[in-house]
Amino acid sequence: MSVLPLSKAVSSLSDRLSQLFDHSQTAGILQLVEEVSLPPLMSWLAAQQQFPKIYWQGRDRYEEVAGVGSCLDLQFAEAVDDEKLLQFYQQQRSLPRTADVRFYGGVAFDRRLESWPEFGRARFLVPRIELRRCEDKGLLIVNLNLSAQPLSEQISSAQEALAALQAAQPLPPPIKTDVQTRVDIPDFARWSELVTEVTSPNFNRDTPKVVLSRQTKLQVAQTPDPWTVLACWQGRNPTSFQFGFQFSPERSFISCTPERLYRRQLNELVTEALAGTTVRGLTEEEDEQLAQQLLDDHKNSHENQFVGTHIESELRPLSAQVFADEPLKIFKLNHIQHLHRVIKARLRTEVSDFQLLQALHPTPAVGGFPKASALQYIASHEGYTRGWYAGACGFLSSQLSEFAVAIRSALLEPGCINLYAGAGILTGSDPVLEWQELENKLATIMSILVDF
Ligand SMILES: C=C(O[C@@H]1C=C(C(=O)O)C=C[C@H]1O)C(=O)O
Ligand SMILES: [Mg+2]
Repeated sequence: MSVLPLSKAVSSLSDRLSQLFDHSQTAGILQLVEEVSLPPLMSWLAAQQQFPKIYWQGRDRYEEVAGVGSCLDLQFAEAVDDEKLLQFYQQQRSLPRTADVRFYGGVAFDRRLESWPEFGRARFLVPRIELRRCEDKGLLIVNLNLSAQPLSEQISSAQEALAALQAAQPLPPPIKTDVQTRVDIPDFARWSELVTEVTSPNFNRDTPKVVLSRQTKLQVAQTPDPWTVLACWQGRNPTSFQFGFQFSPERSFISCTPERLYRRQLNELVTEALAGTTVRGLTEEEDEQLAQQLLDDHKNSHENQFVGTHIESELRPLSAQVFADEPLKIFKLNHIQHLHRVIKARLRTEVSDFQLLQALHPTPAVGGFPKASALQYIASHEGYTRGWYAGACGFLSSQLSEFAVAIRSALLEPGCINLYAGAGILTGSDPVLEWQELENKLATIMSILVDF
């Protein structure tokens, strides 16, 4: 079969929809797929005028997805307890659908707290239209939600969405933003107080690690296009995950994060401890030296160990086997490098993604240890709403699910760019050095946005 260009595949799918009168499936998600030769997905997404828009590229780069519109959109704006989330999850899981139907979305860092407008505490959607690149294969996918409306109505909505698609346009070169003011919450004085408190023996005894973070609010004359920014970020850190959610034209959340929460293929799980940080060297020799110092450093190894030990203990009751004997390695990014240890597990057959999210997120890489007291401290001391920063974002499907930890991320709003960075605070943390670590974590996105 020859592979169609996108415009031809769109007409072919539209024809197939017109012929789809009596389908045997009457509930759940019906998916129509055409193999297609894809345009660059970020350029295509930037040109679309339908919302929501979503983008996902896995760290291993064997798949990339852009989606517009939705045929199912589950929002949890108000308080949502895990019982409700579980109910929703089981309801969706029992709907008839093929293995390839995916729910894209995320959960906030702390879903007991108020989150951002539109994003809410958790939100998952099935896009109306998806373009997916799996290795070298391109797919155009249309999803119909037969549980929401009769088939005929879903067909017309899908045809409208197909007709409204725009051709991909080359992305403009990145525009440096004119930053009018910068505000950090907490500021350095408050940060120092918090680091001092968290490292004091009295506090430290019960809560040995808290990941404190900062919101950097940049007031800008014009908010840049999120997809242009994300495409640039992707160029600087191609071995990270890249994803974005734009539920309405006003607000978008983009991330270029190195950190995997987990990838599950049937019952095989891969996760990791990514924590402990230093900068990159200017020469290969200096870079290696810095990496070796990071591996040998007590505070940084300890920082990573909290994460690994916690993940292992959470996984043990859910798994037939946990493999946690991989060596500690270095994960290199454009401006910084991290300590990294891969952890694998063979899950017990009945374990669901919901249980995995509940058990693994937030790990001590972004929350702290023990989880409950660290989260409590963060909620009452940081002074701003984390929302989806350090949340879990990705997709769920029956055979394959993947979530990244939404760090190295930005929330773009009218006239304002919010950047986020955190650092693990434990015995041996110094307020000045940890503040510098926050700056190092922002260096790449800052260099994209701002002229120095
Ligand atoms: C919390 C963040 O990063 C986390 C903290 C790290 C550290 O303190 O060394 C390293 C990687 C992440 O686990 C962030 O980038 O915002
Ligand atoms: Mg650190």
